[in-house]
Amino acid sequence: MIKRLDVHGVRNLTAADSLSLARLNLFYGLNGSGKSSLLEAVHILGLGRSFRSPQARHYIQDGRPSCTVYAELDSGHALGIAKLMDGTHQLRRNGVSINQLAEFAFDLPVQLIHPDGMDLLDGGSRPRRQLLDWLVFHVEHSFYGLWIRYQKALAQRNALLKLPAANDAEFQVWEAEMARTAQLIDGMRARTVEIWRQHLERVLPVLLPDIALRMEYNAGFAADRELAEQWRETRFRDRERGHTQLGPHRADLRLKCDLGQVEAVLSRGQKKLLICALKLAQVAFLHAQERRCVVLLDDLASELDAGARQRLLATLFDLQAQVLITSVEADQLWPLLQQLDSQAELFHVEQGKISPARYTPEETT
Ligand SMILES: Nc1ncnc2c1ncn2[C@@H]1O[C@H](COP(=O)(O)OP(=O)(O)OP(=O)(O)O)[C@@H](O)[C@H]1O
Repeated sequence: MIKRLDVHGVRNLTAADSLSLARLNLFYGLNGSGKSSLLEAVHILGLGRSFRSPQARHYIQDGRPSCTVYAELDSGHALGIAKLMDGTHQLRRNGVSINQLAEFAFDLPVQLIHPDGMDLLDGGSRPRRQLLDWLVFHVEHSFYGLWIRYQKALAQRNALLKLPAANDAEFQVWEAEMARTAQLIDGMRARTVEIWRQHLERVLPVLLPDIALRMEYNAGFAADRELAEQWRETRFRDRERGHTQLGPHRADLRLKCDLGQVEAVLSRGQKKLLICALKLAQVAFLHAQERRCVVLLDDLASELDAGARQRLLATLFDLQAQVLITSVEADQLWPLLQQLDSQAELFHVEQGKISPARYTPEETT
């Protein structure tokens, strides 16, 4: 959990210094005041990247060379990240420079629920794979290193596919390395999905009581055959396409309910609730391992109806997650947060300045 937060130079945020955060926190303010930018800053700290722009120059404040986010955690650790215009970053953990973003991300599991993420079920497999891998990363400590090794070997094989003179022995070297790492990655993902599914069964009725859901994991290759053999057989086809088509980099999750594939049969509102349930189940998974998540809920009031909001927040509170919520006004959410936790904090965001606020029903000051 973040106890204290400092943000400098993220979009329009000019005064977001020494913010003392509670477990439940509401940031309210007019459109364009800087609420999402605050969540973006926490996301940059926890995952090294923004959820709105892939390029740092878009979120670094106009006229500044860099932006920084610093947080003191209740675990006693202090994390700081500086993002530079060329996209590189500098990391400090407890005052010491470190190279690996993974060391950092492990200290601060950040989970995001926001309007643009609501197409997770509809498009290609990448966002579902990212969702799964976020969880695998947090529960399987060797996953990140294996994934980097796999990606390097995959890049080498893809390079060979473009060389007409590349021979069998050259392919074998990289396919063998890919097979070694892929098998381990696949095992970790399959184990994680199994436990995630159990948590999902428990949290799904909180948000979608009428849906019986099945979550299936697709490895991205035929799990019952030697992987190196599958890559040998597909070299010709892969050469034509210019890249490797089989492998854990193509893994996916399939979600089905009684009526069929969820993307085809659920309503837009039901899909939102399902995405929230998938993420809530991940928070529950980490909570069972005595890890607490920071959950960013961007524009929550426009995403879920009052009942669903209430149940989502109550469950997150029970799971001891820290929650940062944005909303254009405080009237709907603040009474609910206070009911859950008398220590909840309210902040007013105004033209890039964030300050603690007091609430009066007629007027929020
Ligand atoms: N690189 C930048 N430098 C300075 N200001 C920026 C930069 N990028 C965006 N902005 C401005 O910062 C503000 C960011 O607003 P943000 O998206 O955080 O608002 P919000 O309070 O979440 O609004 P909404 O309620 O409309 O979602 C906007 O006014 C935007 O024009």
